[in-house]
Amino acid sequence: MAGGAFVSEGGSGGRDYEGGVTVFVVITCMVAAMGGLLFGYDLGISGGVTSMDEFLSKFFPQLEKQRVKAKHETAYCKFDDQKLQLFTSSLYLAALVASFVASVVTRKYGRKVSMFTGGLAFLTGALINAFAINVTMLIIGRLLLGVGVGFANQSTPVYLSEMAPAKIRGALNICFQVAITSGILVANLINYGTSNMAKNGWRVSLGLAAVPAILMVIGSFFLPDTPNSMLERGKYEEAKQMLKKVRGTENVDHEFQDIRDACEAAKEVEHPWKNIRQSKYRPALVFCSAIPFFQQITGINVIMFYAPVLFKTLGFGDDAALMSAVITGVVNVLATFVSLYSVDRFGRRFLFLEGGIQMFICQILVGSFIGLKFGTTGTGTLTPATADWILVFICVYVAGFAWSWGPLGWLVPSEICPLEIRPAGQAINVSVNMFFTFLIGQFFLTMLCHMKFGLFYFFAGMVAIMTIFIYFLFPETRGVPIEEMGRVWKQHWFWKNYIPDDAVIGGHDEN
Ligand SMILES: OC[C@H]1O[C@](O)(CO)[C@@H](O)[C@@H]1O
Repeated sequence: MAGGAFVSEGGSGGRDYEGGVTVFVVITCMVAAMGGLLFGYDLGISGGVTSMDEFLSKFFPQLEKQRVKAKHETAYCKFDDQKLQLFTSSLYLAALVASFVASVVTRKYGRKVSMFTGGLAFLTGALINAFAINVTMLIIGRLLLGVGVGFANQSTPVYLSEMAPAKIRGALNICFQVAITSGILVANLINYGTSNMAKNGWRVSLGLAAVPAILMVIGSFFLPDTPNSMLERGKYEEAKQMLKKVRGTENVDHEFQDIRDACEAAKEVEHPWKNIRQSKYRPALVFCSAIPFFQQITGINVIMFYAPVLFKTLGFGDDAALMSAVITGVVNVLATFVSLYSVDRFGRRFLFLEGGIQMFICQILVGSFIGLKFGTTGTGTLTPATADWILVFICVYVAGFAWSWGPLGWLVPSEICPLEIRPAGQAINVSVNMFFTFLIGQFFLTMLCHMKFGLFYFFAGMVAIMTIFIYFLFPETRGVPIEEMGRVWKQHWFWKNYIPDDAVIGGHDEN
């Protein structure tokens, strides 16, 4: 048992298993992270595409008139169009539904089958989008991409968590978010390049999603399944061999026994959806629902989806708007690396709280700058200096998100759910995330049109609430083996009321 690798508000229990980061772990996780790359590409690509004139006049000609009118009236409403927003948001609605199907597939057939299915859906969606001739094709393509996202987001974080040794689980899991942010940045760069093409730039932008999709389909053939997943399906010997291989040591008996104990417990009660309603899983249920909700209501996707449109709304030229999106994309990736370094050093709570405060301040500043320049009427122009400051604050805001809620939004839910509720917990996390991503995608431009600069104050208020929520209710989970989370809740001032004594498992040699 290693006290140092354990929770700060804890004290007793826990085990430091043998085995470290093997080449095997690194390679398998890189392939698995392809799911994140694809998700990121889809998140990042729609923003630039929806600001391209050729795309807009082909599919949304009515917007042209609106934009001309907006030149003389309010800037806030330039892009307010339900169908245009549906192009962005529909993907997340499909992802929401698909994540429920994916949770069953992930449990019954293993993590890699889910990744393969996701890759295939991505591939089809990308091709339909690239050859779209009407809005219906665009939306069908986006829906298929959404199915891909649902499957990949369901299986990839679980896969990463199960492959990682407990002591670096945080860092490895964040590879998923690194992959997402890299995907967004690649998309921003591609948009910047294709916007200068004489024709069909948007087709290239949308079609290039096929490249990582192909890599994912091929990669998932070669991925091994996780020991946890093999045990879950009764393959004991294979699971043990796999654990030895993954950990790079023969001495895996203790860890194997703990995973096995958890697996036996999981088998007794077969229904993860029923299980998660039990009182002992109340904290997991609450966090698996609240964390993705809060992650989205930070307003991050306002920037990820609509940065080019937002910058154009503020009066930036075409190139400047797309370049600004590239800049926020770079900050997003770099700051995610910061969390890779710090999540297992400073812990999750510190990052959540620091990131929250940083985002709050920036949102107030951005709202105030826009308010001062555009007022409630939405008329006025930004001086270049003000525009630069807004960009700086948006970048600092993105950095705050990228080393806190971004990666932790996937990490924490995946590490607080023991095996018997994991598929349900993960599905709730993904679907709540997707639902609110959908809402932001569908309503941001309309909200901006009505709430004007006050919208940024609204997001600031939400960030304040979530930061207080974490302060009071979230215990540190750094270094806690997934199977032993019961112990952490049992020691928490609030959650202990929900946890019966027999729900604390792990450290079986002490029994
Ligand atoms: O990096 C920003 C991206 O990260 C996510 O929150 C996923 O964790 C996305 O919704 C967002 O677009």
